Amino acid sequence: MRSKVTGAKRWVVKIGSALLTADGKGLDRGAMAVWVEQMVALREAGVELVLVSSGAVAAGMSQLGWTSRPSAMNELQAAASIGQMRLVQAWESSFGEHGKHTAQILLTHDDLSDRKRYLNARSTLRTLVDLGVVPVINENDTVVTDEIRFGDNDTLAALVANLVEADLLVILTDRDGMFDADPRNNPEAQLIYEARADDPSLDAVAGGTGGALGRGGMQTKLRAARLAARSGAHTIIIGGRIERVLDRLKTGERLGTLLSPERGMLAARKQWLAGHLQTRGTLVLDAGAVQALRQANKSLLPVGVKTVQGSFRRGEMVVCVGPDGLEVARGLANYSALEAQKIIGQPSDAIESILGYSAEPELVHRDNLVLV
Ligand SMILES: Nc1ncnc2c1ncn2[C@@H]1O[C@H](COP(=O)(O)OP(=O)(O)O)[C@@H](O)[C@H]1O
Ligand SMILES: N[C@@H](CCC(=O)OP(=O)(O)O)C(=O)O
Repeated sequence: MRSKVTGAKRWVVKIGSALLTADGKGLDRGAMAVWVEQMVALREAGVELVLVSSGAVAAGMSQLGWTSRPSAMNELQAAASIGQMRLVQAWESSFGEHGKHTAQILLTHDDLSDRKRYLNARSTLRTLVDLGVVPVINENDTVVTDEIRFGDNDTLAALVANLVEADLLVILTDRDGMFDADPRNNPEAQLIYEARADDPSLDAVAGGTGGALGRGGMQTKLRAARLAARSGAHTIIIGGRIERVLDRLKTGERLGTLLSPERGMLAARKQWLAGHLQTRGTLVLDAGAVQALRQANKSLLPVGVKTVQGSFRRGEMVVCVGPDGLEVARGLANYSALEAQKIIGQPSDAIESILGYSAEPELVHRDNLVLV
């Protein structure tokens, strides 16, 4: 029984091109319907779900009658923009059969490396999930340039898992999981059921590249598992054609390859927040806010802040100190220093009339806050 999988509340499911397009013969709507049925069941079981779907280039190629993946960037981008339409239409109509809706999100590298855009993407995704809609994410293939491409959606899916703080990343592919050698040339290869994502012996195993349609192969899936592990997520690499694959994962069946993070989610997030960002300012809290953060694990609201020091932008790291000047926590600010100056001491429902808009009711959301 895999308790980390059965207990996971937030899943990112990634479906690769080879699977989605039945090895190049256009979108496999029958297979999509079967996954959708299972994803709907997961949602009904209380799982929050984000879908990362490849297949735009492959769907566009089949529409254009192209049989081999073009290498010219402009042709790839043209194929992607044709295929993306069909891809999201197919997902929307399939979820629609169950009375569920989808939302298209196309991301580029810039969206995830710029902290302000990162927070915006995250807040939109959260809202969509709360609304019961399934976000369908792909790379924004038509605008990216070579230097800034994710290129493979395994990496994109891992960054999305970081973004939404998923507990589980499920990478559906055309093999049953990760084997101890590339099964295309090694019929004797054995499936690896469990490993630690950071196990260096996996590098040699995942050496081969992707198939004719996909780009990544196992190497990018392993890298994705390591990236996802940074925010404490587990990764499953598993065959998308295995019967009732998602249902069976949810019931704890030992299928596919489970790659575990070295640390739990909270420890991983703490390390990420503590280690990677420079602090840009200080918020001086009143005693009530200190207590709310320390004892009740609450978000920091503007009303509990006495003064703002420094110059920070939305998304940058600030230190929170108590009335005694001692550090209580640090976290990512939802408002810039200038905006924060105007809203401190005020109730959150006044933010909109003071600033003319309201991004979030919290000055620092508890998910982006680490107690010191
Ligand atoms: N150790 C390995 N175990 C399993 N598959 C491997 C391994 N090394 C390379 N591969 C290849 O990786 C392919 C899956 O990657 P890819 O074609 O990028 O699929 P997707 O479109 O699902 O991302 C498999 O078909 C397989 O041939
Ligand atoms: N964004 C591209 C996906 C890139 C890709 O090939 O990914 P994958 O099949 O997951 O290795 C598309 O939609 O065609």
